[in-house]
Amino acid sequence: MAKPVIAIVGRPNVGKSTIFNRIVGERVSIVEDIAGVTRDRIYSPAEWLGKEFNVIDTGGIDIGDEPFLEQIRQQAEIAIEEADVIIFLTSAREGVTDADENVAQILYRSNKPVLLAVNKVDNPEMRSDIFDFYSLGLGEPYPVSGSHGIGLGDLLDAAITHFPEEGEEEYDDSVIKFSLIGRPNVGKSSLVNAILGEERVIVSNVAGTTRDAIDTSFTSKDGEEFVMIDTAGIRKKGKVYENTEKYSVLRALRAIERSDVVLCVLNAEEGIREQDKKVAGYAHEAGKGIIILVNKWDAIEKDTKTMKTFEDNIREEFAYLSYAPIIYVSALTKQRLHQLPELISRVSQNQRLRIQSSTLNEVILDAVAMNPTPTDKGKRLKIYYATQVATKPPTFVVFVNEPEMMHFSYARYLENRLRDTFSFEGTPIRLITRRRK
Ligand SMILES: Nc1nc2c(ncn2[C@@H]2O[C@H](COP(=O)(O)OP(=O)(O)OP(=O)(O)O)[C@@H](O)[C@H]2O)c(=O)[nH]1
Ligand SMILES: Nc1nc2c(ncn2[C@@H]2O[C@H](COP(=O)(O)OP(=O)(O)OP(=O)(O)O)[C@@H](O)[C@H]2O)c(=O)[nH]1
Repeated sequence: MAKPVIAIVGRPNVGKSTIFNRIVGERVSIVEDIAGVTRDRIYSPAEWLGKEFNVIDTGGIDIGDEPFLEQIRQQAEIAIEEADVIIFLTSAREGVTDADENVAQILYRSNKPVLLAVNKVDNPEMRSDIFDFYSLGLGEPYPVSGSHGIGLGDLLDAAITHFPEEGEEEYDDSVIKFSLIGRPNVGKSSLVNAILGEERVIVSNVAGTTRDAIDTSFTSKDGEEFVMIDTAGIRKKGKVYENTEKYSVLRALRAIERSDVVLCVLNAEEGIREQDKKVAGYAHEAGKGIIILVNKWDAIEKDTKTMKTFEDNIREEFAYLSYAPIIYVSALTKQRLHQLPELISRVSQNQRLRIQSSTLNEVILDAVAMNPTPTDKGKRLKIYYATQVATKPPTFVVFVNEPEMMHFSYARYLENRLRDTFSFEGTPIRLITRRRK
């Protein structure tokens, strides 16, 4: 099941990003920083009362040079299209404005649940200011204060009651779901067609999914079942905002969410850009299998060092993706495309790998014997036991005496030892350090 989505809409300056940050909380990790994901956050995972969801700050989606009202209108439409629940944010400081009424009109016509929130209610005396907002015709207003973190609990309590029922999984777990992600013009559509053509596959159905995505199911020559997750923007053209960069990133993030394996497509003719790193960083964070595709390999001049130079550059730019295989392909000449289904399948298997505790602990014991754990003030980090707690991605809990002593570099060393021993090619793995009770 794709996670439910909450979108925040509202005119500029009502406090959308402040509320967004409050809802998301400080879940900033080192990796997010490396990937530049934090730098402009419009989309982030979040959690309330054990329910996981994603939040979109539509205010962060740059619509371009459209007039002010047109921008808000398009942002509201994106919210309607993308979200399961919409938080319509207004501000008690300014009261009900014409722009608010405009947004209300658009939301009113959608059949998505809308929660009307009035921000900047910083103290109890201001609570009476919210009554004017009943006039927007969207029911009871929720008073909140982004700056003070007030009222968000009630708002989120209400929001999660509107999440869709958890239904059946969209696809059987044995089916490998993947998507192609990349900037405009890297050749995604050409690759999609070439892959389907190359495999002489049967496009068996166009699955109607929760949010009108169009996925393609096919069976490879080896008899393996795949679903190519729609990266809208490929097929769903027409909307004005469709071409804005941030919206295309948003759609990419949504496709990543639903995929087991993400093919990050680069263009051999161009360098690596910030957007590539952001999207790949998100896939890494989300624990997805990752393969880097360098497309248009036919179009560049090559000598014996070209591939090595590309690889070095990619390894440097995507330092945190050292586990991701790189494949040099051409949608035009179909070079190496026949290798893709098997590679995707292998990465997907690795992402689902389960290691027996006994084997795991032998490897860790060996690793510690070869390179002793760090010490601090005469005390040594002791590793008692490790166990795998999840797959997709493989996640391990390591029980120790002092979790703070598990330095990044030592965790990285253990990860590398696990990678040397087991086949985790293409999948992130997670090590969680816990104090043994
Ligand atoms: N008094 C008060 N000010 C707030 C509150 N929440 C946000 N603000 C202020 O309102 C201003 C706008 O906040 P943002 O979160 O940037 O608003 P936004 O809606 O994301 O604005 P755009 O990015 O222009 O769409 C900032 O100066 C915030 O400090 C609040 O609860 N109380
Ligand atoms: N030489 C060469 N050209 C390619 C290759 N793959 C795609 N192209 C060309 O690159 C251009 C963009 O290809 P598309 O498949 O439309 O790219 P896209 O990533 O789907 O682009 P958007 O739909 O804008 O996101 C087209 O002119 C293609 O013919 C390739 O492997 N080699």
